Amino acid sequence: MVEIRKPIQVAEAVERVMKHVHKLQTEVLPLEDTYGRVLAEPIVAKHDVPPFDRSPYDGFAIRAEDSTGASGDIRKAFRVIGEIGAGHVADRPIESGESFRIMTGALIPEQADAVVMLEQTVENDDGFTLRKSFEAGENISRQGEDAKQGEVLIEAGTVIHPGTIALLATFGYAEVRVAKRPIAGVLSTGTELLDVADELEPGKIRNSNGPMIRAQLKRMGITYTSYGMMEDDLDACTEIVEKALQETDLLITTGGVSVGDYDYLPVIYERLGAEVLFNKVAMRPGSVTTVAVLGDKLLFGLSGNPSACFTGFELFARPAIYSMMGCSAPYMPRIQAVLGEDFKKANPFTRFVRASWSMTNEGIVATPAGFNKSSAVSSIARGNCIIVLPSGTRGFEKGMVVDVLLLGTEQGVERWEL
Ligand SMILES: Nc1nc2c(c(=O)[nH]1)N[C@H]1C(S)=C(S)[C@@H](COP(=O)(O)OP(=O)(O)OC[C@H]3O[C@@H](n4cnc5c(N)ncnc54)[C@H](O)[C@@H]3O)O[C@H]1N2
Ligand code: MOO
Repeated sequence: MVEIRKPIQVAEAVERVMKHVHKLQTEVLPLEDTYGRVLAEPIVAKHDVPPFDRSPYDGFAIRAEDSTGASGDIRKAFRVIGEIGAGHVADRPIESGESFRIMTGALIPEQADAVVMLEQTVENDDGFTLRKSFEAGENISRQGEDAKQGEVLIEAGTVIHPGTIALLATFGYAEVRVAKRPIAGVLSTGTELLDVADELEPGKIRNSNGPMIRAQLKRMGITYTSYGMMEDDLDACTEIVEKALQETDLLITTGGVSVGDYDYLPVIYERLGAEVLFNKVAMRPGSVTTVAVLGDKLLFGLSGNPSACFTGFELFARPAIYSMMGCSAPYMPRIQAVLGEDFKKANPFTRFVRASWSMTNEGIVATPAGFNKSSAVSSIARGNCIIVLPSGTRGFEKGMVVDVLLLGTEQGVERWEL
């Protein structure tokens, strides 16, 4: 008798996985190696930014009061007593009627309290004249206007992107404490599988899930060990899964999780004494996604069907991996968009449709990326997002507002309500 599996809701499945996430240790890395890592310490402003009052323009530093009364034909004259390039310091304060020629980014000289842009001056032999008056503080980038010393600017648990690197560099974080990255094991199961370079043979297909999952990991900056492809051989598969569990922090397998005679993953989990968290989720594609836990290691048994495999990774493995690294916003960002075409097929399960979003006059429009079966590979290639269609008995019409999960960004959200 085939086992009848009881589906659980996606949110419940995600919660079960996240409850079993084992946080990794931290390490200190040179700044340049931290892109894509998760901060294990907050970024605290070690000093004000800018660290000194500076000029936002190329022009002249003046005392604002010396310009009082300038207007139209009433001009005020200034004598230029020197030049301050960025990185240089004026050799003396300015006095009444004086100015320094100053460059963008240069320290404002003592006694000066305004900057006049070059374009606002009429230059003459020993200086320039002004046709308008300036307020004290005008055109000055104030010390600390961007960040104040002691402020917590970015919390621990944030994924480091190029902007974060700029901020860390600003404060002299030559070394940064970040979470260690997990090593993921990747194994594709199925006697039908051929290598990418192989010629097709009757009944066989090329392994697309292996390379896809490895790329999904790479996109997250995660290193992996590939255990290649395995035929559906229970003993050999059990052995390789056991070995992989010793060598890696989590294991992602593809295929062999359904109820067919050669779907061995459930048997392997049982043999190894792994606790199955769920083996049926109320979602399409990917209803057969199975996740088990053994000790502190998660085993993601993703479906062999490519669209199901892809979706299973993004919904379950992605947040778990980010969370292992202490990331506080591990879930794919969710936005709302307008459905770009009718989607007539209703489903008792939540449906995750590979789609492509674009900006139009109607706002953000998300359009299904074509052939929509769980076995589809063409639509995963075309999609840049996933439309979430709630379960129900009705189809969906073009123009309806739908939830969309964004792919391909290290940005995330703290929680999902799916
Ligand atoms: N009697 C039932 N049959 C099936 C059920 C069910 O509930 N009862 N569920 C169906 C659903 S839904 C899915 S999804 C699939 C899932 O099957 P598995 O995850 O066990 O995967 P396989 O059977 O190994 O393969 C499914 C499909 O995908 C192809 N495949 C496998 N590996 C790869 C790979 N690395 N690269 C590309 N394609 C791959 C494989 O050849 C099959 O065509 O089960 C349904 N059946
Ligand atoms: O599990 Mo299957 O991917 O629902 O279609």
